[in-house]
This record gives sequence, structure tokens and C-alpha cells, in this order.
Amino acid sequence: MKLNIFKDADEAIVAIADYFIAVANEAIQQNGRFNVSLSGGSSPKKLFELLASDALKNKIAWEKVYFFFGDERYVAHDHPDSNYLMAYKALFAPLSISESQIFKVDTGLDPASAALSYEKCISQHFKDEPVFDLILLGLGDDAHTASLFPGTSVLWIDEELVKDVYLQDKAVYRISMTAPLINKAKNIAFLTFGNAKADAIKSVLEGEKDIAKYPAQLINPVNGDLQWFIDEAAASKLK
Ligand SMILES: O=C1O[C@H](COP(=O)(O)O)[C@@H](O)[C@H](O)[C@H]1O
Repeated sequence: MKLNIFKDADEAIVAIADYFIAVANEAIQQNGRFNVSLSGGSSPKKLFELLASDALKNKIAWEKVYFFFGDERYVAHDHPDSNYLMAYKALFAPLSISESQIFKVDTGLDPASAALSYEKCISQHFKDEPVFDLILLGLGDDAHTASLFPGTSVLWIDEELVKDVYLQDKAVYRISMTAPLINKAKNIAFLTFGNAKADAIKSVLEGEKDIAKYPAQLINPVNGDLQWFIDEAAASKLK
């Protein structure tokens, strides 16, 4: 695991954008395509905007990139909470990414069927073992990642690749990649910043091992590379 700490969020975002470009180009050179899974929430928005900016947009052959989502909120695709909608506005629309390259969760189905259908969609795309070139992740203030939330049964799954998750306190469903799928990836990168994440980062990286409380501790690639891109505020409680 490599921990990269930057002065502020902007520096962390520039660094992870360079890393994203390097991983994408290596995958395209080796296999002719780049399979990436995006994170949601608020943290990656500026990263997506930077990748789509005039300064960086020509650094990747975007027609060779296939986009997936590590998790999705169980809402329509035009709902403000949708992870797809955020990525669409910040990345896909500015880069005119073809619909055929975007694999979104079908939230028109019931949650369990949406999870099953996304798992099938991933399996069909990869044909063989689903090994992403890069999985981007965020970290919630409660140490969740993707939609692997504290205390949920999805944390103990070892077969399924994608699962529906019910969040009792919020009374909402999410659809999430499971840890076994995430941990197959060649590269996994967390992007997280700000004071509000300091306790969660401390618990995940330096706390007692307690997956039920700190689900991001589940992330440990089998053969791949794991990197964290965080700012000094988020790192402020680390030893
Ligand atoms: O709900 C979610 O939260 C996490 C963290 O998001 P952030 O806005 O606090 O950075 C995110 O990684 C996940 O994809 C999202 O659905």
C-alpha cells in the first residue's frame, strides 16, 4: 500500500489525475482498452472535471475506455443523488463518451435484480475473470467505501460480485461492488480529503482490525496495487 499525502485537495486531485492517465495509457498499450470503475459522492467530481479539461482531455484515447461504477444509489439516473449523473455531467458529457462505453446500474429494476443484472453485465464484458485495470474509491466519514457500510451483511459476502445493500438508518437501498470483486483489480486508488475524513482514515489505516466498524479495511488487492491520495487535513490524525 502506498500512502500519498498532499498539501490540499487540489494537489491530491492533480496527482490522482496523473496517476489515472498513467494507468489508463498502460492498460490501453497492453490490452487495447482500459476498464475503470468510478467512485461516487462528492470527492471525485473535481477529478472528473480535471480529466475532461482542455489541459488533460487529449492525454487518453477515451474511445478505448469502459466505465463502470463501484456503487450506485438506488435512484433514477437523473436524480441529484445518482453517481451516474455526477459522472455524466463532469466527465461523460464534456468528453462526448459514447453510451456503449458506459455501464450503469439499472435502477429501474428492484434492488436485488439491479445487483444481479450489474453482475451479469460485468461478467459479460470481461468474459473471463473480472479484473478491472483501476477501481477508484472514496471513503465515507463512517469508514464506508463503495456502498460497503458498517454493520451491513454485504461485508461478509465472498461469492457475489455485486450486491444490493439496505441502509436501515437512511431507509434506502444502494447497489455495490463487493470486496472480493474490488480486490481482484490491478489497481485500486482511494481519493479522500478534508478534516471530516481524518477519524475514518485513522481508523482504517491505523485502528484495530474491525471490518464491521471500518469496512474500508476490507480493501486489500489480491495481486494489485493499492494507493491512497489524501490531503494533510485528512492525514492529520495519522501517526
Ligand atoms: O456514498 C458514497 O460515499 C462514498 C464517499 O463519498 P464522499 O463524497 O464522502 O467522498 C463514495 O465513495 C461512494 O461512491 C458514494 O456512493
